[in-house]
Amino acid sequence: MKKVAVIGGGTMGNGICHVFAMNGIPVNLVEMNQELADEALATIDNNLERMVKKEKIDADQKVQTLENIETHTDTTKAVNDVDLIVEAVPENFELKKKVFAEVDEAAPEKAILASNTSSISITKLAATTSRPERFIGMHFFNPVPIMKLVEVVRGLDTDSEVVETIEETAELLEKNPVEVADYPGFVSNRVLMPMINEAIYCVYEGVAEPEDVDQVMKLGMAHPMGPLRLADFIGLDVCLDILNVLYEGFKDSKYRPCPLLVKMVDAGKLGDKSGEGFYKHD
Ligand SMILES: CC(=O)CC(=O)SCCNC(=O)CCNC(=O)[C@H](O)C(C)(C)COP(=O)(O)OP(=O)(O)OC[C@H]1O[C@@H](n2cnc3c(N)ncnc32)[C@H](O)[C@@H]1OP(=O)(O)O
Ligand SMILES: NC(=O)C1=CN([C@@H]2O[C@H](COP(=O)(O)OP(=O)(O)OC[C@H]3O[C@@H](n4cnc5c(N)ncnc54)[C@H](OP(=O)(O)O)[C@@H]3O)[C@@H](O)[C@H]2O)C=CC1
Repeated sequence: MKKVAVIGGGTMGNGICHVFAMNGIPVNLVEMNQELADEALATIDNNLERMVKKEKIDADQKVQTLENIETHTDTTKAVNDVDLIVEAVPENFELKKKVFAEVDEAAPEKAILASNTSSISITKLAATTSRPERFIGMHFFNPVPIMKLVEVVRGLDTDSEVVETIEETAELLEKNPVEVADYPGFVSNRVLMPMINEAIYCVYEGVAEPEDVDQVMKLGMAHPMGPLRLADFIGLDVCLDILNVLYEGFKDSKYRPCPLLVKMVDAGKLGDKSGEGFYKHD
């Protein structure tokens, strides 16, 4: 992998750029405008500084990592000389389809198109491009510099050679790839989101306050974060989008999003990124 492009520099996109650049791979980071691209770069800078302070990397490695990142606002220009494109725009099929139409048109014929989607069908996204055999799910976890998993999602037409390349790339980033088949929510969110949704129902039905729901899961089940703190961390909008994909994909009422989650997203209370969710954030 000589060069990659990451589309979207939000919660996940900036972390994905961070790990590619830190492992010596030049990255083109694409955002909607220069202000958002600069914000993504500032977040990467802060997270690298945190690693310098903890003596995980030295100051030179931080400088080299930042030098490996180029910001762009034009997708066409950013993808025309890369081997891999990782899409990390919001969890919305129509938006991803639009982004991949642009990427497919401009990227080299051999380039691999990967989506960091949490739940949307890889096969369905792949089918919107001219190269479904070179399309794959490369699902990172939040916070990307820390979490060791990459869920590798094989679409119906994905070439085995592409699966192998993505698994090798994940290992190069010091992650552990796990291959899964393409069904709604894959494995990770099919298991995680019903737990988060049920925790929200506990608050909705007055069973317990958010802090107490989280304490139960932290102290009783040794989870590093309680499910409501984790929902804020992931983004309540992202959780709702994923639950809707599960609900519509399986046509099973067990995945119905809690009305409280819908109301909070409607109110713009999205968790860490908006400053308020189940908790207030600085
Ligand atoms: C929705 C999807 O599709 C898929 C998903 O991603 S689901 C979400 C998956 N993620 C999780 O479940 C996260 C669960 N939470 C945790 O593992 C931990 O709470 C946490 C790692 C986030 C923070 O851990 P903590 O012990 O509370 O805090 P803290 O001591 O400050 O941080 C632990 C380490 O993470 C690092 N860290 C914390 N937040 C970070 C961030 N945003 N970026 C980079 N590094 C971060 C810290 O520097 C620290 O590093 P060291 O271990 O090397 O010292
Ligand atoms: N949050 C999480 O914990 C995880 C999320 N994911 C998945 O990763 C993807 C991204 O999620 P997340 O990072 O949380 O989302 P965010 O909303 O934090 O970030 C998405 C970013 O993409 C930008 N964007 C939107 N359209 C375009 C475009 N056409 N070109 C370039 N950039 C664009 C957005 O800009 P603007 O704000 O202007 O729209 C925003 O900055 C989703 O598919 C999500 O399901 C996967 C694992 C974990």
